[in-house]
Amino acid sequence: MAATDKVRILVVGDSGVGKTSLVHMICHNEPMLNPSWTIGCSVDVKLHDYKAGTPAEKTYFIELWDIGGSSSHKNSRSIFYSPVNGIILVHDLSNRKSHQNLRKWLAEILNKEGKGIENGYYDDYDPEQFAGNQIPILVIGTKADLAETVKKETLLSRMSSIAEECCADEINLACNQVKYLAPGSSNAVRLSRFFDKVLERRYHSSNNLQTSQSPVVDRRRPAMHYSKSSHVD
Ligand SMILES: Nc1nc2c(ncn2[C@@H]2O[C@H](COP(=O)(O)OP(=O)(O)OP(=O)(O)O)[C@@H](O)[C@H]2O)c(=O)[nH]1
Repeated sequence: MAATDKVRILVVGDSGVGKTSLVHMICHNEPMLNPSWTIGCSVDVKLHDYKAGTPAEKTYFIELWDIGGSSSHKNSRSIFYSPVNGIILVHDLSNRKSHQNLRKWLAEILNKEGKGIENGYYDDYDPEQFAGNQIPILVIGTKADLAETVKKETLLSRMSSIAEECCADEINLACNQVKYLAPGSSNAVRLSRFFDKVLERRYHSSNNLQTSQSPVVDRRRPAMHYSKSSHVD
């Protein structure tokens, strides 16, 4: 069997927002019962059919790089940021601060050279950076089950800002309920469309170079869990 092409998508956001739970649900189509804190980075893989149901259909590996959100690892996590083909920004719908911090996470990835780090984040956030950014981005709000108690207006006023700034699509879900990513649902379609966009840019457009050509220097050797699931959302 020929080697399957792959892309790397970074999954970032504050500690405890549900990144590990989210990645598990995407890759294994089931909730994760007891996620442990991610130290460094953990990688899980999903098989995705690009442009499913069309003559252009092709299967790829989607690598989801779940970056531990703890500020104690702030100085070393940039080693996971290159190359990057797509970014999933994760926030907790019941925690406003986690949404505000997404700008800092994005700035940290885009500023991976290491300038301006303060308080655990890169603070030289520049909105212009997002406008020129070519990396596909998806914003995912977790814990929708808990957020139901949050005032609807509060939720709406917080939504969309960063997604609009970087022309990203948005999904809200609960990682403990698979119905939020049920096949055919609007969330599943958006997620699949995002994966297609990442693959399109990496393998099917004239601008198909890696975002960074520098080799991945990964001294921590994150565990690779290759899911054989060919479930297509
Ligand atoms: N109620 C509810 N709990 C969730 C949801 N997603 C995650 N959790 C819980 O939130 C806690 C943290 O989840 P993790 O997936 O470990 O969070 P993380 O972002 O990977 O955290 P770090 O590894 O510290 O970066 C766990 O107890 C999860 O079970 C959700 O959608 N709803």
